[in-house]
Amino acid sequence: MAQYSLVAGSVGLITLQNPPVNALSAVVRKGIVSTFERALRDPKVKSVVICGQNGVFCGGADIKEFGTNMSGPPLVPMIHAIEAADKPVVAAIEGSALGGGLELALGCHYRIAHSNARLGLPEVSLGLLPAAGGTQRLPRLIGIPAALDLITTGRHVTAAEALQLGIVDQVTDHKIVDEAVKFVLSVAGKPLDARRISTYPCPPLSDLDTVFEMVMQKVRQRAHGAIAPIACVQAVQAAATLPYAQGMEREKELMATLFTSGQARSMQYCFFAQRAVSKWSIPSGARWDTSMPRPVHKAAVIGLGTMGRGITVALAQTGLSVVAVETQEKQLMEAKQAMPGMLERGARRRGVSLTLHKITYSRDIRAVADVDLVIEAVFEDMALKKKVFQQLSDICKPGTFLCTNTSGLDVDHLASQTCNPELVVGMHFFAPAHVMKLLEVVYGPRSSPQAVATAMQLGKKMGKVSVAVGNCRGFVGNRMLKPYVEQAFFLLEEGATPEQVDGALEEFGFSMGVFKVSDLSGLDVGWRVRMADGFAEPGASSGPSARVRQGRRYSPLGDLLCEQGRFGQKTGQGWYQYDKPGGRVARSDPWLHSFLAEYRTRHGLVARRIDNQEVLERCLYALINEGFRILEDGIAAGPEDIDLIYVFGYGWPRHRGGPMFYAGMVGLTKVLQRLEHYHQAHPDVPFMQPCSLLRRLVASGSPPVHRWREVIKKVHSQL
Ligand SMILES: CCC[C@H](O)CC(=O)SCCNC(=O)CCNC(=O)[C@H](O)C(C)(C)COP(=O)([O-])OP(=O)([O-])OC[C@H]1O[C@@H](n2cnc3c(N)ncnc32)[C@H](O)[C@@H]1OP(=O)([O-])[O-]
Repeated sequence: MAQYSLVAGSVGLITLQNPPVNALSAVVRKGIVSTFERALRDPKVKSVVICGQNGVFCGGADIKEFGTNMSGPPLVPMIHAIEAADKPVVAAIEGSALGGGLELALGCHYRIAHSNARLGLPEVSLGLLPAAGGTQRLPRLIGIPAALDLITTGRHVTAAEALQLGIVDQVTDHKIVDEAVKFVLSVAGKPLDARRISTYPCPPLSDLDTVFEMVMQKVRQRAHGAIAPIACVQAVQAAATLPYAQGMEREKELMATLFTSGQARSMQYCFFAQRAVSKWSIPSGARWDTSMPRPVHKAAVIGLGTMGRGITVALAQTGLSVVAVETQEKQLMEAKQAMPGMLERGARRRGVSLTLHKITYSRDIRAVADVDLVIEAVFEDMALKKKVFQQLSDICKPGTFLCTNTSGLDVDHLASQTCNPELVVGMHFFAPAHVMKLLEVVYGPRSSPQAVATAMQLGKKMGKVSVAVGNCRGFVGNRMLKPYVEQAFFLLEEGATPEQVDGALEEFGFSMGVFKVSDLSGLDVGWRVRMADGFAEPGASSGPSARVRQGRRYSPLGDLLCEQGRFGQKTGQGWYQYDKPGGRVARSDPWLHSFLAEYRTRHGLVARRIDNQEVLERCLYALINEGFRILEDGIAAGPEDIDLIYVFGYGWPRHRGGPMFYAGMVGLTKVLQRLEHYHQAHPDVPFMQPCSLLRRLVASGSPPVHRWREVIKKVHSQL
């Protein structure tokens, strides 16, 4: 709703009230319309201030209403009525003014912001565009290039930047409503014609067509198939080329195509999933709202390789004191040199000024004796990690949480090396750890609720999307990757090329296909894992049994490349070739194509034409099938957890909602049928055998993804 009061004798104060972010629900819109009409009617009222309760102006349209039959007064005419009013209206902005919230403020004649405010039009990240006049008013106010930047990226700006851009008229550190009232009294009686943004011409720009062509090209490249950023450019182009009323028509038309699209549904699902996973619960019954995290003032990182450095930076950026330990002198020196630059770039990326960081370096593990939490990030070797955990258990003060950054080793086994296994959890970061948003918090059967809560809270402090997952080989993300990569290898054996497989995945929306990712992260990483699992063995990659391991189909292609020293970008050759070791631009490699041809001949395989649909189905459905197994095993609490892990850690396109949501969009019956088809064709590939949970969901009528937990609960209760 919206509350109305008369202040300072002549100012109508409208306060938006819809906790927690004063979203513009039907009731709020109704409240604004009626209170505004009241203010206009009242002869005592000479001016109006609009603000939000509880320190937040407005988080925009109510996203929860999007899937429903929208009722109540629409936003656009409401904002027009505010702009057309003959009494001055000031938006008093504190906290957030986002989406429809900022559009409402742009309809006001003046905007004053508290210095804590963040403003933006983030609709693009919900698969939409700012359709309450945002695409038409913002370019008129701040110019086309700046508006294009804000609208196509959805980034939030600080009050200071908003002032610089001209979005707000004044920034204050004082009480926002008092300042707004003072301000509106000072402008009472001044003509308002020059304050109505919709009447402004768009600031002219020379060579408009070239500007839009270039922007469109850039946006398309970044969008990876998402349609909202393209529509945002088209809407701003309308502002630049059409009169306001026609521009508004175009904005409405474009919004209509986005609003009902599967992409918008997927992205809005991601928005709510992100909030849902922070409300974690684990099989022991521990939950986010009953488990108290312990404060962490000082942390330590053991091992300053690529991961350790990123984790140290991520921790230091939160303002914590960090002890960074590396026993190898050379590695320590390199880390010391690299860290300031990483911190500086991090500050620039986050739009904050570089503050003094409290990192101390040591070669001696005993330097961690007084920290509250340690993150071990040494080489991925169980024997080495065990030794580190034994040492930490002896050295650290009582109660120190011991975390491992392993990407898949047994967290419980590491916990058993310590005197207090309840203090041990996994904190699985993704490279580069100070940039990537995902954190898997891995609980073992003995991890205490407090240890999980502390790791989850620390993740949040670091700006991560933290997902609590159970302990199994590869946890959630890497476990699902295995069948996906396996299918990609099989497709090469059957006639596909890395270019084709990657092309199909990139067209689907991944920023990089599976083979390019493999080249980037190093082929030797997977090779080492396969050796540890007893799949890859030296010399076993040739001969008649090369394509069968442990009774199942196996492709030694990755092992063969590693045996040749082709580790990917770092060696200049992998699935692609690069102009030099460390090169970034993947080029098709004729050597690899003849290697594949020879390999097929050697193993009596006849290359066939494989279409992109098969590439997608085999890679993605194998991965999704493993996702169902993970749910069945209780390793992830719900489909949202898996989806966010893939969106934030593995480049799954957000506009496809994550693998489990995508399965629901495709139709669970279809996914099941295709898995059955491929499993019949390849009975020696267990990953293709449809998971019983998937069958159960189909038998229950394929409920929507938000109702899967009910079926999963039933499955677990019957175990
Ligand atoms: C014609 C239409 C035109 C228009 O252009 C379209 C739009 O405006 S599109 C909209 C454009 N606007 C946006 O895209 C802004 C989206 N919102 C945000 O970015 C952040 O929520 C915000 C920065 C505001 C606060 O961050 P924070 O302090 O970390 O808090 P938090 O994030 O944890 O949220 C707390 C609770 O509020 C809930 N909720 C939040 N917003 C909305 C909403 N608009 N609606 C409904 N609910 C919303 C959220 O689900 C959560 O619920 P719960 O049940 O407690 O889990």
